[in-house]
Amino acid sequence: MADFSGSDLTCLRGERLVFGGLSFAAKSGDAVMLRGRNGAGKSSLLRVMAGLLSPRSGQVCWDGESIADDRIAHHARLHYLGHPDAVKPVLSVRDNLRLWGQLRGVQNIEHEIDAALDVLDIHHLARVSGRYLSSGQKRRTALARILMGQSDLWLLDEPTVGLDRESCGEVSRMIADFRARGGIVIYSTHIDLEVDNPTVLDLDEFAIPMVEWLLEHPELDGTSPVSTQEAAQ
Ligand SMILES: Nc1ncnc2c1ncn2[C@@H]1O[C@H](COP(=O)(O)OP(=O)(O)OP(=O)(O)O)[C@@H](O)[C@H]1O
Repeated sequence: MADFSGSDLTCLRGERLVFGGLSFAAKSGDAVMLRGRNGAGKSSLLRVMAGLLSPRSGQVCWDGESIADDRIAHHARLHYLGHPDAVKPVLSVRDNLRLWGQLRGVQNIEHEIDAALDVLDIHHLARVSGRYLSSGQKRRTALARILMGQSDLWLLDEPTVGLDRESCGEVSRMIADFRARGGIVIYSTHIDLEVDNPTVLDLDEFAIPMVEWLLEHPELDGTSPVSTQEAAQ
């Protein structure tokens, strides 16, 4: 049984404190839904969870070990789906999936591609170049990527953006299947995505006014990149 957790996380983006004192815990088969207003820090938290962004304080652990101790192992166990679909315009859908699969060292790659194309119902697009795809078709191609190869953790940033209702249903089924196999799914969404019994993490609860945060962390005052003017607001 895998265990993914974060404790007392503080995140700064540029010169802004986004959230502080945030903790979470999930184990195999769990789903965590991130919600919060625009700019609350959902994407930032997913990047921290993926090890793509370092928290200002606190740590993220997999099975009790900090992910910062072995980022390569962490990246190998997860799929991160960000806002941009990262579909290469000059490659066909199949070639895009092949490239992703090769980068991850996926075995039986053609079989895995066919299975992913089936689940996302985009077999008919296999030979179409990325540049000719609609935004929903690009999103489905990006989603097909997370089905390829083994993974234990999906970090999905608004996975249903641009998708029609039917495709949203596919995403719900993908999540349910992955959880049934013991995967952990953490996702942000602004729509009602059908996911069975997720834990809700509301980022709005962790926004701390900058002045309060600096008062609680005097050791960081003066070393913080925050401008005096912004801290005073
Ligand atoms: N690359 C960056 N550099 C500096 N600040 C950033 C960067 N990316 C995001 N931010 C800031 O971090 C804060 C949180 O942004 P984030 O994208 O994590 O929020 P979000 O909850 O995902 O928003 P949304 O619901 O609009 O997608 C915002 O104030 C944003 O302006």
